Amino acid sequence: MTGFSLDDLERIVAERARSGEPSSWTAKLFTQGMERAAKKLGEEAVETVIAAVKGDKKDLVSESADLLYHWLVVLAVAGVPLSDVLAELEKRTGQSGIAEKASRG
Ligand SMILES: N=c1c2ncn([C@@H]3O[C@H](COP(=O)(O)OP(=O)(O)OP(=O)(O)O)[C@@H](O)[C@H]3O)c2ncn1[C@@H]1O[C@H](COP(=O)(O)O)[C@@H](O)[C@H]1O
Repeated sequence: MTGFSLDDLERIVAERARSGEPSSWTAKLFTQGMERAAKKLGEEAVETVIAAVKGDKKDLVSESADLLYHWLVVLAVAGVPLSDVLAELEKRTGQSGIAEKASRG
């Protein structure tokens, strides 16, 4: 188990985007805009699918990390906070009754 969370990565992405440092991949993606950031997200999604279908767990972990990072970059470029997505997911657990079932044990 790790204490690192998507909230932490969201914060790092925002800081690096603001830095504008030439060495920062995040800052570079922000400069290039949504089309480029979304294209990278699509590429990482495909690479994740390939790793899953191959049954390669090591690649699946690595590609999933790339995917989540680029997904957070796309959210940040769009100005959508991670908390909005989590709130939507939480709402759905309520809708399907999963949250209630879980609380009943
Ligand atoms: N998690 C990541 C992360 N995952 C992947 N990548 C970068 O995503 C890039 C694209 O991966 P590819 O394999 O497609 O690389 P590529 O073939 O060079 O890319 P292109 O040819 O498509 O341009 C690589 O340069 C990776 O380093 C990431 N870059 C940054 N982070 C996080 O963001 C933080 C800040 O990074 P910088 O913005 O670079 O300082 C880091 O400390 C990490 O926590």
